[in-house]
Amino acid sequence: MSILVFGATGQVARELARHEGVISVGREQADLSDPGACAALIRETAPEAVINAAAYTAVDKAETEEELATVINGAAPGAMAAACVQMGIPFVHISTDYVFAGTGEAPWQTDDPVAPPNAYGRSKRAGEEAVIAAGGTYAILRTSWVVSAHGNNFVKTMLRLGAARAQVSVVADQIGAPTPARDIAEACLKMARQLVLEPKKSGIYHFQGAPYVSWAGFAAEIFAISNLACEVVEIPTTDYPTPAVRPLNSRLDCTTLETVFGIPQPDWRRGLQDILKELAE
Ligand SMILES: NC(=O)C1=CN([C@@H]2O[C@H](COP(=O)(O)OP(=O)(O)OC[C@H]3O[C@@H](n4cnc5c(N)ncnc54)[C@H](OP(=O)(O)O)[C@@H]3O)[C@@H](O)[C@H]2O)C=CC1
Ligand SMILES: Cc1cn([C@H]2C[C@H](O)[C@@H](COP(=O)(O)OP(=O)(O)O[C@H]3O[C@@H](C)C(=O)[C@@H](O)[C@H]3O)O2)c(=O)[nH]c1=O
Repeated sequence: MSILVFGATGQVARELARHEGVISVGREQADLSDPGACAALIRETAPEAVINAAAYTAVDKAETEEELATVINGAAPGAMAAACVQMGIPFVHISTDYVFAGTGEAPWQTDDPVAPPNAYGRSKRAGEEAVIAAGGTYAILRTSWVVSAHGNNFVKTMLRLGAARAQVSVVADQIGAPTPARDIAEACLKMARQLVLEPKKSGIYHFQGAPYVSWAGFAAEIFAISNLACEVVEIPTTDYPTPAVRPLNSRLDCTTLETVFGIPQPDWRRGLQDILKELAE
């Protein structure tokens, strides 16, 4: 099955590219700030499904570039989804825990009200709305805290800080879970294949590693596995001011993904070990 993937250089797209049938395109082939060009590429390539793994992911920078982020994260997926409708093929789109306000402690359900706390989250919500409005066969996969051996992510930041410092202060009151990019890629492929045969499975789904953890707890696990003697000092979010507000509660209820698509939650600790091994090699 031929699957066109946007976002070639990104964490998830790089994992997708390991699979047979994936045609990976980057910024040179299609710039998401030109949504029409993305739609045209889908029509020219005529794949059997499309996965959009490209996005504006610089959370703090988005506060001052919300317009651009909204074109890339909102209008472009909308144009891609519309092109998929024309071609009669499914569209798999990745979204984020940052569409939720982050209040309370209960895991977010797929149909809970959204209230993005920052510009990135608003731009990603615009993408969800545009994909749904296109009216085709689609899956929106909300995930969180993506990690891999490639690109920019929290694991690589902590390894850098942990090697240079005796201690690092990390927020302990933002709770969610890391999700390995490799598992997200596999989930997206399974969803794309099933949607071809069963378009009724269209909808919003959640996919996140297990178990829940704070960023501080995650940092401690990274140091423990890496044998880095760096101490994690647990701090409240108020002691780590950032341009963009982050949600305190990023727990996602992933039940429907398992029920509908047969995709279980991965244990992020196993994924983390693989990533650290890959980085060491
Ligand atoms: N990273 C995370 O923690 C999380 C990510 N997500 C979502 O998961 C998906 C995949 O994220 P992830 O793999 O981490 O992303 P990355 O940040 O690793 O990569 C983003 C990709 O998008 C591409 N891109 C950005 N702007 C444009 C543009 N104007 N035109 C073409 N390509 C562009 C980048 O290309 P280039 O290299 O050229 O800049 C890069 O390939 C995204 O939808 C993201 O919102 C959801 C939850 C958490
Ligand atoms: C580097 C560092 C970060 N932090 C905090 C800041 C923040 O609250 C948290 C994570 O930091 P980051 O900047 O890596 O995370 P951030 O860029 O906010 O990560 C988010 O990216 C987008 C794309 C998503 O969709 C989200 O799911 C989420 O993964 O850790 C510390 O407390 N200490 C530190 O030394």
